Amino acid sequence: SEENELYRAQIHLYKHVYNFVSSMALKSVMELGIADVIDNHGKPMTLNELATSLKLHPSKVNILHRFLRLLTYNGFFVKTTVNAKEGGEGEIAYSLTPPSKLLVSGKSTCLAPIVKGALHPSSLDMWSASKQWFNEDKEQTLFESATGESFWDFLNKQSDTLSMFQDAMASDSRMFELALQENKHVFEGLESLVDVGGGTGGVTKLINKAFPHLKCTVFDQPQVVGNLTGTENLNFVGGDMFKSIPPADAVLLKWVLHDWNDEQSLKILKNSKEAISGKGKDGKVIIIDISIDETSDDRELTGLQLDYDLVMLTMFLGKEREKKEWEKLIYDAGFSSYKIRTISGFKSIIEVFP
Ligand SMILES: Oc1ccc2c(c1)OC[C@]1(O)c3cc4c(cc3O[C@H]21)OCO4
Repeated sequence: SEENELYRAQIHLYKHVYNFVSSMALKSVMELGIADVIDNHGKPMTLNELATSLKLHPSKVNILHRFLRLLTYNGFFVKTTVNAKEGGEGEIAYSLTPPSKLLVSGKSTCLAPIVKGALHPSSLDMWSASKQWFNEDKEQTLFESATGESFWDFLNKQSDTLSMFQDAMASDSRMFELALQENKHVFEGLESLVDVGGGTGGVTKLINKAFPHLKCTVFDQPQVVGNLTGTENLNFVGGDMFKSIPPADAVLLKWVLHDWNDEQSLKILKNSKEAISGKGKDGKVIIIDISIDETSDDRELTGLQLDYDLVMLTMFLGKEREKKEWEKLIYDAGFSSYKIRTISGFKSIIEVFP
């Protein structure tokens, strides 16, 4: 009926207005370290056990309950009943689920740093300038329109924001370990690899561990790699990927090209092609990034990919690309062929051949 359609439309609209509440409630739970507390407890925890462990004031116990109710509804906790006496109803207790296990610190899969970074005020406050951004006659990011400086300049301005960003990147790269196990063949036969935009070397260290004979170079801005020391087969080199990239059999671009528009990405790919030219036909560029599959029926996956597209647009004038956009970029950069396959999570691995 028309009334029912109106009723459902209202729910859809309001749900999207308040999606930020779910994001911020997740951030609060991450900041409180609730996943660690439950993980350390080793079994389901009641509300009072949690509140005691978190040293919350009595007035906060019910507040915690309401947060846990929403996060349970969103799939971050499961409720079970404990201490049920004969005939008594027992107490509600909370356990972790796979998504909240990704918040347990100290584990290789901990993604808490990305929750912290991505929900830092610097990524949120800029949105209040979106109308001005749409109406200005300058091509710049929403971040620049709001703050007057690029996100990179903002990150590089203070060591704590730069390390927050690097920690976030490093936390994702540990999920890469799973992807690496599934895609060893991509790295077999290589003698040298340069990880462009490799930051503090999270990914490169994993590759080096899996392929000890592979000479790995972490290439990033001087202020990122400046004071990092490598090992026998892992060294850090500072430079500008828009000027030149150190030569190697393979260039790795993980979560880099989505930060840049087509013109900048083309430049990085051309410099990458130059860097592998010494290896002739056996050289390759390995791109690890989102490839949007609009035909996918996995709505949560595609929704995340489209969210990321707007994050890249508003903060870097970057973009997430569909397969056909990757193909155009690869051929425009002068490469002859490529192989693309999805890897664990929401990214794809694209091998590009000269
Ligand atoms: O190439 C990437 C990959 C992921 C991310 C990037 C850029 O920036 C946006 C982001 O949401 C983000 C913003 C951040 C941050 C981490 C962080 O992770 C997210 O730390 C401070 O601000």
